[in-house]
Amino acid sequence: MPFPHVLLSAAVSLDGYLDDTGPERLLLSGPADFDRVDEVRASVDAILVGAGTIRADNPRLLVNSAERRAGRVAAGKPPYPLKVTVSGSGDLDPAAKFWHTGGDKVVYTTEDGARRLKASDLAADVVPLGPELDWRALLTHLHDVRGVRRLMVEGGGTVHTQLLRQGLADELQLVLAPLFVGAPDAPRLFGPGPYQGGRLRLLESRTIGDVVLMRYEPTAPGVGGTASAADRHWLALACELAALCPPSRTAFSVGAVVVAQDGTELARGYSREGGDPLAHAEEAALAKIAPGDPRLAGATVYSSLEPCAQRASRPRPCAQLILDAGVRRVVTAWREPDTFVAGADGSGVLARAGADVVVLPEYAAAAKAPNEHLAERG
Ligand SMILES: NC(=O)C1=CN([C@@H]2O[C@H](COP(=O)(O)OP(=O)(O)OC[C@H]3O[C@@H](n4cnc5c(N)ncnc54)[C@H](OP(=O)(O)O)[C@@H]3O)[C@@H](O)[C@H]2O)C=CC1
Ligand SMILES: Nc1c(N[C@@H]2O[C@H](COP(=O)(O)O)[C@@H](O)[C@H]2O)[nH]c(=O)[nH]c1=O
Repeated sequence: MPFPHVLLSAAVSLDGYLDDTGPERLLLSGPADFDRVDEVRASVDAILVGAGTIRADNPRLLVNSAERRAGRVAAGKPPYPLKVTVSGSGDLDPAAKFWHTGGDKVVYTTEDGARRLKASDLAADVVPLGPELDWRALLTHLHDVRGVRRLMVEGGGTVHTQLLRQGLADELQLVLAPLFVGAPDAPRLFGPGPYQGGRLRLLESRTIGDVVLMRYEPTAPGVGGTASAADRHWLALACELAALCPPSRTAFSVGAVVVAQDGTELARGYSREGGDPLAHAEEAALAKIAPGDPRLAGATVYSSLEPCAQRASRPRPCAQLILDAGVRRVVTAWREPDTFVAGADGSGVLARAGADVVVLPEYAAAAKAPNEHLAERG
């Protein structure tokens, strides 16, 4: 069930506000940063804002540069990205600029909201998602029905907070503007409540006029059988690690990463690491963590190939090493083919012991790539 790449975009004051309490939209970005925002808009398939932002800002959400629109058309895309909003109430003004400018429009709403919107004659596709608005259903619909691969979310705080907390944000592009708002009732970017425990990864920081852009990637694994955006990033890293393996004609090339619940990387490894011709990726990674480390119980093991279920050359297969380490969550890209062991079922070994196993087949091609030379074996 792939989702679009979800990019959260926002500008905040030094005291963490998205806006002031006045009737006009507060300009936190400067001209150069608004031009960067325009560039990001031109690069995406869809832009989403919450109904609160439509009511407060009356935005148009266009690609303003004619050259960028021409570039989109030359690439076979519509000149403007799809415009998306979410509303539970269905209380949306049909005269708002959102509906009368730019690309196609779609509103995701609840069954109650849809009843209200049907009567209001909006120039938009209205998609009810059930009694409540479910963000995973929304992202699946955008991906599968609307063909959206990159989604830019331009706020407001209510929307950003949910996407971040639910592990659905691939990236946060945050601009810090050198001014204070100082009004306790002004909207904040992220509201109070639970967030991932550890640190996000800083991907980039850049000065743009008098503001600073920071790009972050959330790092926290998903929970149980539900995948987070960070799960996909960690699994992509495991697939990259597989490319470091010394080549072999008699064993798979596999990469593995062990990540604590708060998003801290505990260890990584790859097959035959350190010159041991028999070493498996999960084994190499787990060997770097002190046995009994309390973080293992909440950790996730990412492995490009599912952990092995039986081994001739070692007393315990990797599925058992993972269980013995206390880990109860595994994310993998590729179920083991019968190349070396017929009917290996490491996922089954893990699941029968109560572990959650998440398979993300969209990474199977990356996991298989360093193993192409083994394909003719079966
Ligand atoms: N500085 C910046 O970069 C930006 C600043 N802003 C500022 O943010 C403020 C608006 O933020 P905010 O008030 O948080 O509004 P949002 O834009 O986040 O919209 C919130 C609304 O979206 C709908 N919604 C969101 N989640 C759900 C859900 N799970 N189920 C059903 N409906 C949902 C609801 O609409 P409904 O009420 O219809 O049910 C809700 O009231 C404005 O002041 C704006 O200027 C906005 C964007 C960027
Ligand atoms: N104020 C503010 C932002 N606000 C965002 O820009 C939207 C309006 O865009 P437009 O329709 O092009 O005028 C608005 O609804 C909100 O999503 N964005 C930023 O990068 N920096 C800023 O300082």
